[in-house]
Amino acid sequence: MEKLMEQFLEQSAQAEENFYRMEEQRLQAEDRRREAEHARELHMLQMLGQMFSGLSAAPPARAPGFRSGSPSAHSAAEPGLPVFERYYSLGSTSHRGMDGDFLSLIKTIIPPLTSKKHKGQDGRIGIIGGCQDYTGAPYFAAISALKAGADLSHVFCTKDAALVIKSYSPELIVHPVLDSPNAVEEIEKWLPRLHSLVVGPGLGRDDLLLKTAKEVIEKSKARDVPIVIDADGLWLVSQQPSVIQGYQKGILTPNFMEFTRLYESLHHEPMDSTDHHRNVMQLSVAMGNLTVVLKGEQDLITDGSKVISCSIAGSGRRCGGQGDLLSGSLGAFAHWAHAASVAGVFRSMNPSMVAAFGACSLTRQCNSQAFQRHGRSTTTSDMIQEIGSAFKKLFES
Ligand SMILES: NC(=O)C1=CN([C@@H]2O[C@H](COP(=O)(O)OP(=O)(O)OC[C@H]3O[C@@H](n4cnc5c(N)ncnc54)[C@H](OP(=O)(O)O)[C@@H]3O)[C@@H](O)[C@H]2O)[C@@H](O)CC1
Ligand SMILES: Nc1ncnc2c1ncn2[C@@H]1O[C@H](COP(=O)(O)OP(=O)(O)OP(=O)(O)O)[C@@H](O)[C@H]1O
Repeated sequence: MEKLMEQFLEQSAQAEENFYRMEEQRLQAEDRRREAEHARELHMLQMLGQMFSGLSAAPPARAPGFRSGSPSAHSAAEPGLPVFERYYSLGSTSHRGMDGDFLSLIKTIIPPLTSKKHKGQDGRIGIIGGCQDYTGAPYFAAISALKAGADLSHVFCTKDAALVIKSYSPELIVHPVLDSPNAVEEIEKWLPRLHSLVVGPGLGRDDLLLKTAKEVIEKSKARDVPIVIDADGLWLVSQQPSVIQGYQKGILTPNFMEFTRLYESLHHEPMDSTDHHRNVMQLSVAMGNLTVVLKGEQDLITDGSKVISCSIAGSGRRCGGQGDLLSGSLGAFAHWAHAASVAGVFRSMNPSMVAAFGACSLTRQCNSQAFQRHGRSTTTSDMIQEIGSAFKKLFES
C-alpha cells in the first residue's frame, strides 16, 4: 500500500512538473507571437509617420529630434528611415537645448496604449533586492516601474523583508526567496517571463545574497534581457567587474560615491574628479562599453563612444530613494527601448542610452513637481505620486 502511495505521489509530481513545463512553453510562444505583433505595429506606425511627413510642405518635415543624419549615420541606417545624429564625443560639453531632441526620440519607444494587448506585454520587470535593513528601496524601484507603465513588477527579496514590502503595496508581486537555500533556482523559474531585471536596490552586502545576485545576473545574461545594476549591485560589480563586463544590455547607475568605487576598482588608481565626462567614458570603456549613468547635478550617460547629459531641472532636495525611482523606471524604459530598436524604430542610438535618458528625465521631472508641492518635506513617495503627470508632460504632450 505504502509503495503504491509512493508511486502515485511520484507520478502526480511528474504530471505536475510536465504541466508547468508545457504551460511555460505555451506562455513563451504566446509572448513571442505578441511581441512580433507589437513590433509590426510599431513599424507600421513608423511608416505612417514617414508617409505623413512626406505629404507636408517641402522640405520634408521630420519629427522633432530627428535630423537628416550625417553620412556616417546614414550608412548605418536604412535609406529613408529617420536617423538620430551622434551629438557628443569624448570631452565635448552638453547643451541644454538637446534635451528636447532626446525627449522626442523617447516618445517613439513608448508602447502605445491599445486594446489589442494583454497584461504583461508592456513589461514584466524583476527587482533583485530587499533585506531586513532595506525594504523601501526595492519597493520604490518596483512601484516606479509600474507607475511608469510596466504591467507587472516582481520583487525577489529575503523572507523577513517580504511581508513588509507586500504591506506597502498590493500592486507588487513579492517572492520571499532571496535567502532561501535554493534561491537561484527559485528566481530562475521566473526569468523566462521577465523583460528586464534591476539588481541592487536594498540588496545589502551580505556575501550569500551577493552570490545569489551574481548567479542570477549570469542566468539573465544568457537570456539576453536588459539588466540595470544599482546600489549594492554596484558594490558587487566593483568587487567582480566580470559579472557584467561587456554585456551590451547592461546598464550601471552609480551615484558619485558608487562611481568612484567602480572607477578605482577598474583602473587601480585614485580618480581625478576634475573631468567627469572623461571619467565616465573611461569607466564605460573599461567595462566593455556598457551604458553608464553617472547621477548628479547633471546626469551623464555614456556607452563609451559619446556622452549625453540630462540636465532637466529637478530641485535641491536630495532625499534617499530617488535613485531607486530612477533604476526601477529604467527597467521599464530599457525593455521598451530594446523592443523599439529591434522593430527598427530608431537605428543610430544605443537603446540603453535612450532608455537611460528617459529614466533620468522622468526622475528629475518628478523631483521638480514634487518639490513644487512639498518643498523641503519632499520625499521619494511624493515623487512617485508625480510619475503619472511627469510622464505625460515629458513624453505624451
Ligand atoms: N528607504 C530605503 O530603504 C532606502 C535604501 N537605500 C539602500 O541603502 C543601501 C545603501 O545605499 P547607500 O547609497 O546609502 O550606500 P553607499 O553607496 O555606501 O553610500 C553611503 C554614503 O555614501 C556617500 N554618498 C552617497 N551619495 C553620494 C554622492 N552623490 N556624493 C558623495 N558622497 C555620497 C554618503 O556618505 P556621507 O555623506 O555620509 O559621508 C553616504 O552616506 C542600498 O541597498 C540602497 O538601495 C537607498 O536606496 C535609500 C533608500
Ligand atoms: N546635485 C543634484 N542636482 C540635481 N539632481 C540631482 C543631483 N544629485 C542627484 N540628482 C538626481 O537624483 C537622482 C538620484 O540620484 P542620487 O545621486 O540621489 O542617487 P542615489 O544616491 O543612488 O539614490 P538612492 O538614495 O536611491 O540610493 C538622479 O536622477 C539625479 O539626477
